Amino acid sequence: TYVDLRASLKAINNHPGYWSLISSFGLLGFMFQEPRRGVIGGNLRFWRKRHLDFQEAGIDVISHTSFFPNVASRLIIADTAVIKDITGNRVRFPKPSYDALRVWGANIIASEGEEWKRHRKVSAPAFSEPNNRLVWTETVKIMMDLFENLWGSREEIAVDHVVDSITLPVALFVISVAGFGRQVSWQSDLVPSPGHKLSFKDALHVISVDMWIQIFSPKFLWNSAPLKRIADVKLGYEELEQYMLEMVQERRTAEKKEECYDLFSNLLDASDSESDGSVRLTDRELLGNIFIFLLAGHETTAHTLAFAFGLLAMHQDYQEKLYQHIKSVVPDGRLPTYEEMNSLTECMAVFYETLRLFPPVQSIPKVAAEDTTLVAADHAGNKVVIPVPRGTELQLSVISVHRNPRYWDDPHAFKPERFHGNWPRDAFLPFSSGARACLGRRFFETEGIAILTMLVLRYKIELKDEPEFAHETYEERWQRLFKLKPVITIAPARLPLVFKKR
Ligand code: HEM
Repeated sequence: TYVDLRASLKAINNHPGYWSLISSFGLLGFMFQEPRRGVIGGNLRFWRKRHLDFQEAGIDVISHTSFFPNVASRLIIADTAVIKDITGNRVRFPKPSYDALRVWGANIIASEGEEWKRHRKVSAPAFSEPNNRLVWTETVKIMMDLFENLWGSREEIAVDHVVDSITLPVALFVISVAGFGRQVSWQSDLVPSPGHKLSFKDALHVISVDMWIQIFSPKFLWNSAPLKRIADVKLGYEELEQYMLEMVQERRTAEKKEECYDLFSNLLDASDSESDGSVRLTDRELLGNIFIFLLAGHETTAHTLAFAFGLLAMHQDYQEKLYQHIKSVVPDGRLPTYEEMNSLTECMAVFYETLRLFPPVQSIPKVAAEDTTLVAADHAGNKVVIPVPRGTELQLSVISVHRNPRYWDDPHAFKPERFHGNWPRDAFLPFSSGARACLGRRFFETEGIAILTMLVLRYKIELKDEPEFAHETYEERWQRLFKLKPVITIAPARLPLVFKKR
């Protein structure tokens, strides 16, 4: 082991960094999140240490050597020039295998090379302008349903954890209608359709909450499902698959084709329309992709919304500024329109600052497909050439770039105004960059802006009154509210808020 260790470090020219028994990444990083010096690398290491590891090394590329699950040295990168080199070169730096995400078949996220190109070619047009418009109108409807039918005339609505009570259901309803083409809400879809054990909404819900069990369970555990929680989520998958197959069948055999712009219909049209057979998707691949949109889209969205609400509750001055801005764009209490989205610049600034501080995908893995080098500048400005042997794992540390003081002034503070005017675009990576960047970015932005506009116009977001925390300092409050819990993406552990009618 020692010899392997020396060899792996030597292969990257003994590049400075840290080591631990258990890796910071992959399944073990997920299971052992809190870093312990020399023992556990910890998934949360870069949240805890912010940019410190890189400052100590004097360069924005560091190594991480671990013994489990195998002896390996990987490179962790918080340098935008190096990241641009990597994300701009898909062939030299592909993604590692994401086989665990092939739940229902091959899909855009869990593929590489020619296979990925085919999936991207069919999937990208599904995120069309009419789909964005649909996201907007449906989100506005879902928010009105929340205000009128759930919150009603109540002056105050207090929630213990905004993710469970509001942002996860809303994100799920939006992806359900604009992604799958099925309208669900708090009061609808309460009973299973004929031949089903769960309603579509319940199947979607159980998967959205416990999807990580399927992803991280070994096959034997998943197949035998000895625990109720595993059996429940397994049933959710079976039911959703059944619903989706029925939907494919229904749309294929419908006598009159309706104009639908949800992702599922768009994907179905695109996969049917090619006659030369080159880019068509099989039904399994169609399901695989639509499922992956759910995985990629709902948790990231729900958690970003929750962090944004929490940050606005902590910063009332900014919330007031946002309210005045929204009122100036949508003055007379009417519903905001899709055409107004681009004028709602403060909303976008709030989301960008939220995503900078709390990027749901904290690190993006790549792998070196050949023996190569990376060239970085150290903090003294000297050029450093790092040898990168074929097979080396690379982690683009989004959180470390976002908190790197070389790119952002006062990087740990909430300052949405930094996104007006000139800002360092290469140092903003919540959606990754290059050819493998997020396909759903506009989907999220449309949904997020519609939700924030609707909510802030009608309600003031405040922290829930909890007497035991009355004497907290600003820093203590920040630490409590934004205590993190990695699910598949980063989430707030508990965010108690109150919505007060304006
Ligand atoms: C705040 C919201 C979101 C964030 C922060 C986010 C972030 C990301 C990131 C970092 C990647 C690259 C992952 C990697 O390389 O391993 C990605 C890829 C992707 N995202 Fe998103 N995402 C968001 C919302 C969405 C939504 C709403 C959808 C769909 C409805 C979506 C669909 C996708 C797809 C299909 C890919 C794969 C693209 C490819 O590999 O070609 N995302 N996203």
